[in-house]
Amino acid sequence: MHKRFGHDKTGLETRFDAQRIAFAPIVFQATRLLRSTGLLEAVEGRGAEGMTAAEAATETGLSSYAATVLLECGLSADLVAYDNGKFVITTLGAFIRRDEMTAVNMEFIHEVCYLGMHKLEDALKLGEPAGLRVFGEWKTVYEALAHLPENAKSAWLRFDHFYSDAAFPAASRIVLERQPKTMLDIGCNTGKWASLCLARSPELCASLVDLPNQLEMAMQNLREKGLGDRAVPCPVDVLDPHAELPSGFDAVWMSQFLVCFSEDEVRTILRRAGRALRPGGRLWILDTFWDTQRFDAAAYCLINTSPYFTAIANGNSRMYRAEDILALAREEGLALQTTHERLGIYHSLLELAPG
Ligand SMILES: C[S@@+](CC[C@H](N)C(=O)[O-])C[C@H]1O[C@@H](n2cnc3c(N)ncnc32)[C@H](O)[C@@H]1O
Repeated sequence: MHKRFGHDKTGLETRFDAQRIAFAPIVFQATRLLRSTGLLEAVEGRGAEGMTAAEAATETGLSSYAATVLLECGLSADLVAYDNGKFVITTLGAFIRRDEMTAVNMEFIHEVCYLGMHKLEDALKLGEPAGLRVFGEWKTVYEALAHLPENAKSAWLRFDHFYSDAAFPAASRIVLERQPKTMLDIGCNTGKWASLCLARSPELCASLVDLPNQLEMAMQNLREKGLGDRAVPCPVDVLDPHAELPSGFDAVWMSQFLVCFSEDEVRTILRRAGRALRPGGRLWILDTFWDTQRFDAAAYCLINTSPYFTAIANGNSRMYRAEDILALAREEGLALQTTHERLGIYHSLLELAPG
């Protein structure tokens, strides 16, 4: 049997793997604290000589008890080694301390997902984001975004931007090569994509679709960059299937957008997005598809982002495979022209046209 994740193991190794999963939330919290309290940094500072828990406590201002509990958890997770009463950093410990993607993912999981994930079972049964209630009474995380506690809001934006920002420069070169004069950015969020394209293409005008709170944020950012006069805000809730989008565009753009919707909703969005194109125009979909990933770590992160959509974001969407979206697009009369693979960290750019 081909296994994408993991390989055949002995019974003992399998038993240990199962316990890693059983204790994963505890190891996650301890790891986060080993980094944020400065314990990993302190231990790393001593190099191969290492440091006792008492010394690490003094250096970080923690109690000796707290330092011992956390460092021993770190030992079990291979973040530190223990020799002769001293803790020494490992390769994994040093990586956790420095890697930006790991930090962005951990912050997102802690601030946005952790508490609400307790309600995953309810969310799966109800098809509603039951875990979002830890933040208040909202139908989706997008309505809640502007009102989330500051830590959760900034972790959400950092997570979203970390991935899309990395893909935007290469994607904008491909999209702007066709010299569009008009572009519709559906799900513009803080306006980062529109701002990049408007700055690179002085002839371009962009219409921005999002929920009212996000549009306000996007327009303010564009005005601050002197690009506001070529941007038109279009507040549309795409969940209302009767809400039409403006039309006549050379380019319709959706980045990390369709993942926010169920398959039925994606169908109605694609139908309306296709209608928004002028003849000869192109529909561009930039997204992270787990089946197109070269590295297992990327596919692992994407697949495990789906339960966030279930429990926190909306209750009914997931990280799709590219073929899932292409099949829905075909049903809506949109044909794939080209796929541009491996932009930024995880992204594919699908170029579609009616036909
Ligand atoms: C995951 S973010 C992607 C943002 C941006 N395109 C990017 O690539 O970083 C999804 C965006 O879709 C917007 N959105 C979600 N539900 C929406 C709805 N029902 N109508 C309009 N926009 C919506 C959200 O407010 C958010 O800005």
